[in-house]
Amino acid sequence: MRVQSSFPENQSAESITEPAPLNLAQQIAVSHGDGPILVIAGAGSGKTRTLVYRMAHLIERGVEPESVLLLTFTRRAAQEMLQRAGELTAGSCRRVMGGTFHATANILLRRYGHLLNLGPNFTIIDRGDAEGIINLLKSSLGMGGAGKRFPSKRVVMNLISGAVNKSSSIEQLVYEDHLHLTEFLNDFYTIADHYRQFKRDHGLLDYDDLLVYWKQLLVESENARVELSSRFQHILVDEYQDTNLLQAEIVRLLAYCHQNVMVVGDDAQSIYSFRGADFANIMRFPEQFPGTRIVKLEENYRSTEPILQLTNAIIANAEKKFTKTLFTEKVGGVRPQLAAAPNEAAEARFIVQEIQKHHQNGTPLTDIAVLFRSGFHSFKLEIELAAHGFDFEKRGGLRLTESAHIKDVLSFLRVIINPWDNLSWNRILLQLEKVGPKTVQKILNSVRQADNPLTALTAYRPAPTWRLQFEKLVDMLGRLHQPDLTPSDQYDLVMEYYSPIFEKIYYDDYPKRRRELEQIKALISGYGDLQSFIDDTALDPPEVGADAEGIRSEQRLTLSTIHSAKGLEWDTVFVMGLAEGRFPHQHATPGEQWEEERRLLYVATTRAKKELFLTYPKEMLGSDRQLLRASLTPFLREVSPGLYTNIDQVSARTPLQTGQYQQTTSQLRHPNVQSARITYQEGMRVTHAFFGHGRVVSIPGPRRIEILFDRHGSKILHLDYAKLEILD
Ligand SMILES: Nc1ncnc2c1ncn2[C@@H]1O[C@H](COP(=O)(O)OP(=O)(O)OP(=O)(O)O)[C@@H](O)[C@H]1O
Repeated sequence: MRVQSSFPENQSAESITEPAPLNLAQQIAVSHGDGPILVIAGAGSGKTRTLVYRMAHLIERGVEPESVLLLTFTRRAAQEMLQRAGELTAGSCRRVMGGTFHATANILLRRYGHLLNLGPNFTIIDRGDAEGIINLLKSSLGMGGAGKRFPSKRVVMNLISGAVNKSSSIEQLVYEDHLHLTEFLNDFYTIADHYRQFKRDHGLLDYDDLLVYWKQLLVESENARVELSSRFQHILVDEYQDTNLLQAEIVRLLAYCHQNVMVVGDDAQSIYSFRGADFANIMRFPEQFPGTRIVKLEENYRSTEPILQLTNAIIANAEKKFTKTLFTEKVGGVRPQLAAAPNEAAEARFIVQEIQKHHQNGTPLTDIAVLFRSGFHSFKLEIELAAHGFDFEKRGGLRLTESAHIKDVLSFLRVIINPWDNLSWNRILLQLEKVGPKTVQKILNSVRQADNPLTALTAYRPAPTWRLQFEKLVDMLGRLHQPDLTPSDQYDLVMEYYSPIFEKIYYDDYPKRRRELEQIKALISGYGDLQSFIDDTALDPPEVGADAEGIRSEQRLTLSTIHSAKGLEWDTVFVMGLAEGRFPHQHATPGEQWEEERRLLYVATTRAKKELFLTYPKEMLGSDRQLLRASLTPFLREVSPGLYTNIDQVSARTPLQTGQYQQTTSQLRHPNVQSARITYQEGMRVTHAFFGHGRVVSIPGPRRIEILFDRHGSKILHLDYAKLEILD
């Protein structure tokens, strides 16, 4: 191993490092004294471990836990690191402030925002809300609308947000990527101005604002800069390769008084440049912080040698050469296996079959993951897994807060905290029968100037046709303000009012949607104050179907987008959909986008500890719903075929070994007792947790049932494993 620095003077980390193995480079990083340090860490080389031990070391050295700030890419990563560090320090590391850049900005801006004329009750809006505002503005400004050609809200928002995150201008982005939209440049700037004003008027901050205002606070207020820099004596940043210029600036300003910064990153794992991340931040760090100590971690502890050989070969073909080559001492192990399936269904069946084999051989499901480029690539696999009773947790799938009914419920809770949040008022008032956008506007105009819009609403005189419902709303909002209500009590009050409306609006599928509301109920029960709940759901929206605590269940395997698998590892990893056109993404242009896709594959394959399966369909459905012939992704065609083994017995009809399977699934989970007792008859309407509504077509054998699902066609399910509910 090459280490570019001398062993540090301060050796006190050894008391912490003794029982747990840290290699020399890790020890150097962990026990570094004061001043800036850059840890360039390869995949699986113990970057997380180094940060955890660094925190513990600082505490042991006498640094107050409250004066350490850990900035990570996800909330979960911060929680896990703090917990692990807490175990090393009798809990004191739990007092370290740790979270994402955005979550930290939120906390600090609520405290210091007044220095920027920002009230403490602002509401954080998500991307969906932001696009909603753009739409409102487009129509109120007379841009777009029926018969007019105007770029979509998504494109407009991409430009506004891109300019912030790439520290660029809308004009520059249009010239670089959307030359055909130059005629709309002035309109884009007009919308951007109105968008800014709308947010100001209604106390709303989007994700980008959190970073923009945080930086502004540090730049404009000398007092805030000194106070924050003195408070956080040590700043640790994870995944530095995925920070953008704004974030790098924030780190520099936060370290204003002391320069005690440790950043950890892997340039080869940078996968967020589409959002403005710039892995050159790693290279620039020593310039920004003169005197930086650089430590490289090049020993991979995660993967066996054959896996590492393949992953090294994938990244070796990158246009930009990276700063390290990984090695492992884990010699032996199986070569990665490549399976070409005739089509997507066969690919899904192959994966399920392999999972079944592994599980039978004793691999816990929690040690297995299937990774893919985009959330929808796993749909066929999900159906196959559900049909065979495998429980899975999907990461990177649909966010709970993307659903309209969840947004509805959150709106009531949001206006309690920020009564100027017009976006939420819009949603709430539009639910009143006989009330349209014009009336909503009238109501909002009349309450806007009031000191307290809620009180003003009480005084509003509704038309007789909607008075009753309006009074119910006002009454409920009044009760929400009673003292001593917990967030969970407030949720119950909202649901008492909203339930009948909900069943009417979502008549078609409200039972399914209700399950998601139950998820919200479970989440909110864990909160002591409403503001934190609202902030957390905006900053880190829970995924549909995730456990309330976000903790992995004992019996579930993981399905994940590659972006959401960052930082994680499993014994057995499947990377699916490795067909050209799907991976790299069909719109990836040669150059930087293409290279980012390569790094994405590198991140995916480096998640595997012992076994790596690479699969792709030779035929797949294109975006125009036509069947396409597909070949292996160029990223794997480029590497030597000697680095993987071809599996060629994947047939179009690989049957699952049902007999053996029944044995294993009974170990997986208890048979669905309810289904076992019920007698099903042809013609019955039923609903299934995954396939939705359907009608029983036949009973083809003992414990078997054939159902024609409204959306998914005909399926034969096993009654012991299918969670069915009778509808009529
Ligand atoms: N010095 C060490 N000795 C033994 N095992 C180690 C050592 N350092 C790290 N590991 C193990 O190697 C694996 C990878 O470590 P870790 O997750 O910290 O790496 P990472 O650099 O954060 O990886 P990535 O960037 O790929 O997510 C973990 O299972 C960890 O426990």
